[in-house]
Amino acid sequence: MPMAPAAGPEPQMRGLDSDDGEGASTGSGTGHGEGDVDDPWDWWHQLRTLCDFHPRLNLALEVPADLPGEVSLLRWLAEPVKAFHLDADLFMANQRGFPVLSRLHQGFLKDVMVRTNYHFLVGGRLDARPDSEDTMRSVPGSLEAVSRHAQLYVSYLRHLARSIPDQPAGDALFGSYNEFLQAPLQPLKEHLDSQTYEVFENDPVKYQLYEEAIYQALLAFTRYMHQDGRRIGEGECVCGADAAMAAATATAVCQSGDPGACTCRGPAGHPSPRAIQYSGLAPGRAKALRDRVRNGQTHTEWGCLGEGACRCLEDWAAEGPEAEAEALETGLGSFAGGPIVVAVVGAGRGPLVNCTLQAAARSGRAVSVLALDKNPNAVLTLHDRARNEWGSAVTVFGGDMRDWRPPAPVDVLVSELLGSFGDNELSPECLDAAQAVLRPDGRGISVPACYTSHLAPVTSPRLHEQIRGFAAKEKPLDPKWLETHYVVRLRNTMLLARPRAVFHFRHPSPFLPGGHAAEGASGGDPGRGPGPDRLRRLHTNDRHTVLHFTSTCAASLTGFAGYFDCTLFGSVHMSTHPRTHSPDMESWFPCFFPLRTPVDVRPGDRISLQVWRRSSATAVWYEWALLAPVVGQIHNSGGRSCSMLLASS
Ligand SMILES: C[S@@+](CC[C@H](N)C(=O)[O-])C[C@H]1O[C@@H](n2cnc3c(N)ncnc32)[C@H](O)[C@@H]1O
Repeated sequence: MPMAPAAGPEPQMRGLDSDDGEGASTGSGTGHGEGDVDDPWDWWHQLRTLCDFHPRLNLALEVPADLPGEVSLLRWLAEPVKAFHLDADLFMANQRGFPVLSRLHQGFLKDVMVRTNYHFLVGGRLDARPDSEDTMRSVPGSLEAVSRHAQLYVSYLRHLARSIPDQPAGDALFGSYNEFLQAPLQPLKEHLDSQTYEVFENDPVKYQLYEEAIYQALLAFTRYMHQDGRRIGEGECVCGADAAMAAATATAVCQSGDPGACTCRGPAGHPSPRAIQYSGLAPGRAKALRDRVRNGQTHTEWGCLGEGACRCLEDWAAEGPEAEAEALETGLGSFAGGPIVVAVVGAGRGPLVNCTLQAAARSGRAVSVLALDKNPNAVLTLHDRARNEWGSAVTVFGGDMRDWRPPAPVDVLVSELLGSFGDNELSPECLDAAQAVLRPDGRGISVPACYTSHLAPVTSPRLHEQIRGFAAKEKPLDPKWLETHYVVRLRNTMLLARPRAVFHFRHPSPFLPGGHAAEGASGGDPGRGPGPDRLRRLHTNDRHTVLHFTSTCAASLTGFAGYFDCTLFGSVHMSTHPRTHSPDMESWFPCFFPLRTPVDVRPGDRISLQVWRRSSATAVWYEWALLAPVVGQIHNSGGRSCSMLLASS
């Protein structure tokens, strides 16, 4: 099959960046309209539609002298292409008489070679090139001569493949998963095996992002406490005085330079060395500051150290010299008030516990880590690591986070329960229940803080054929496979429009115990806003929305690709969305929501999709239905084909 008309227009591509929102106009004629068979893709599309998308109908594409543009290429690569055919006429002879391709064709072939394992066929008059030293030794036109010439083309194509720069690590490791449909994990319903945890742990990017987010959360938590004028941890000075804040954060500088004229609240004077020990500074810094104070300095570049400004001093004095000695020895370790309590829920084999300990070391904050998982095998590993690696900073628990009662209120709740579509591993349901362990004053933090799913219309007849193959294995044909969502590494699937946001979730939920609004409501004052029961009723994780897209080209719409982006905490984002994808992160492949029947779309066509997230007492599921360009049936109605179970094994 030729890839492009002999001389014809490239299929029109409205850029994915252009405004493809509501009110977009319908596309102009491009030579790819109904019944127009100038474009070889249209011939092919008609043929395979007549053959009812038969799985044994595959393509060999002829590489033209005038190469197709990007749209044509992407659209072809989404088709079941098995081979590329190169005519000998495309080759030129180099100075030594060997056949070589133009730079443009070299680039084109390299581009397709990295995508998947295609066959390359060379045909035509192989011995028409000027003879090289090698081929001159055989009789022109003989079988031997043709075979020697053919060898030169093969060698050249091999050389081209070898000259491709090293593939990104992800492609090298996961290339075999390209366009390979997998059932999404259900870590709540099933216990993950060790191999699956190992795959997670092999992607350093996710854990780097988590460590940074936990680091920011520890700093933010300390700041909240300062703002509240409360004492936290071992003597984090939370008197509210500018000076104490300046000392703790090392950001402000006392303007006065004179203790008597100090604008900080409270009388200036000599701060206690302990006040500095407990001020939230990293141990090394605290020591330097303490030494200066011992030498009688009351003002430093970190600000005024007005002793009287610090209410905590009374507590410290009450604790006596032993506590002081212990605290001085352990840095910011174990003073009354305790370290920041971080719970890692769904800890698996413990990588997020490591992230927490590293973040704590970086931030100079003392932490007590509670690590919980419901998978008994993972819990064994956690115990082993606590004994041999982490020591007393980590306490391990087995059980379901939804009914867990930790020994102390939790300040920071860390979890990674995200699926390829964000909420599809039931992170919202698990974290809503787990947030009850957060401190009751509404200051508790969740990492992740929020996440959003996204969908984009795609063409991938290959995926459609694969799914039809699953369905056809069962007699009578089982339609459930045609309305199930999958996980798949999409490399040869073409997006027909930019992804649009679908469902958003935030943690802790303001409507539930442990959330910010719940704090005010939990007092039970009927005159001051809704009580906790009403807030609970206001809360739901069911959602529905209608999304509108505008198709960028003529194609067979076969389904929708799903992504997510997530704010872990503060400025730390983690994303699989094509535009904001976290570089080199491979922990999640996209999702794919198929259409039972592919729908033809043309450039500029409106594509509208209605999507629901629904639940019962036992399960959560998605439903989806096409509303335009044609109205289609509701897929997975009532969760009949695919749902995520809420019961834990
Ligand atoms: C996607 S894995 C993440 C594991 C680990 N945190 C990591 O990043 O490698 C999710 C983990 O959460 C656990 N999990 C899921 N739902 C849970 C629940 N309701 N209670 C406790 N653990 C749960 C699973 O057993 C699994 O170990």
